[in-house]
Amino acid sequence: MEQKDKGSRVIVIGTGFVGSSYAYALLNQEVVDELVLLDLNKEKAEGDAMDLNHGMPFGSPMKIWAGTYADCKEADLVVITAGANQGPGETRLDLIEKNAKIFKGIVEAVMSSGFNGIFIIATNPVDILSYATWKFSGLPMNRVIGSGTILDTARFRFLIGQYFNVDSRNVHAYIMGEHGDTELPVWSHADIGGKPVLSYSNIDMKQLDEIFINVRDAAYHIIERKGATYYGIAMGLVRLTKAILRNENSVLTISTLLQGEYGLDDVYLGVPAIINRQGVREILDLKLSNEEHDKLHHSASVLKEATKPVHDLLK
Ligand SMILES: NC(=O)C1=CN([C@@H]2O[C@H](COP(=O)(O)OP(=O)(O)OC[C@H]3O[C@@H](n4cnc5c(N)ncnc54)[C@H](O)[C@@H]3O)[C@@H](O)[C@H]2O)C=CC1
Ligand SMILES: CC(=O)C(=O)O
Repeated sequence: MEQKDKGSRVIVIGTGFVGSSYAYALLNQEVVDELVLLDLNKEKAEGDAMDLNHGMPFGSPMKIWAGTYADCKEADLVVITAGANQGPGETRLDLIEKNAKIFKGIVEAVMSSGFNGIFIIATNPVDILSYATWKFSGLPMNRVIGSGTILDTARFRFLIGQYFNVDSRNVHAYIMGEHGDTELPVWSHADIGGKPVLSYSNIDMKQLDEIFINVRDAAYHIIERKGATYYGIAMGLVRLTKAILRNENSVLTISTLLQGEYGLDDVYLGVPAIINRQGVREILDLKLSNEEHDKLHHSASVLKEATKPVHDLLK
């Protein structure tokens, strides 16, 4: 185990498409001081560490190495991107049996190191595996954060921006619920620079529905074409990393434990929340339309049903 010098340390567990893209984006955005890569395939992690280190003269100094679970003791963040990804036509929920078992082993190994930081989970089904990590780790819920609908919300803002020909950074709109097939668009709180999207006189609801369907099905469309998605989520994970390590108090749609918000409890799902150095500072409990409320509750019930394999592992 390398001793921590100073500054922030992030551990990435699973240096496949998502983990290595996240590592590359972290290096380019100069976010952390130490980056440790871990994978079941040790050579892959070593190769990635070498390759990333060779970019250092073009960026700014940081320490990158292929490590072990012992390195988690001094870590501020452990980001889990390990496990199976979807094949063409497979849903995220189809991955639960395989990935829940993988997670039990990983989270136990991280906790055995003495880790006392924050987990970020990206592996699918992300909401259920975030819940599993919270249970397996015994950490407070604010320190176990799933990437949730951070990517779906980015896709939504991008497509709304294209439709209205406006910079997507000026589009405020959320996708909530499962990061998956039962997610929902929150049109009642979507605005462009403060002007509600639904107040535009020239909008065509059919086209707005198509925007949402393209968001919901984006992963299927990309997986059909290139086998996996990774750049978008990698940038979303960096955004979340910055919000935490720089104590930004930023509003991001992440997966977190609901404890009464939206009339739901004992489920992790995507909601807007304020993120800072403590992790989840506060969930924004928005007033949804009746239709949105019902869809969110449907999404929660599908997730709860699909959580059974995790409960079996906790027995
Ligand atoms: N939350 C989100 O928005 C997104 C989530 N994902 C999910 O991220 C996950 C990873 O996807 P990819 O990187 O494309 O997969 P990948 O197959 O390229 O990488 C997975 C890596 O995990 C490693 N691994 C497996 N078991 C391990 C263990 N026990 N310990 C350490 N490493 C282990 C593998 O060796 C492999 O390198 C998938 O579940 C995928 O569905 C992907 C894109 C977006
Ligand atoms: C794979 C996945 O979860 C996504 O791209 O949304």
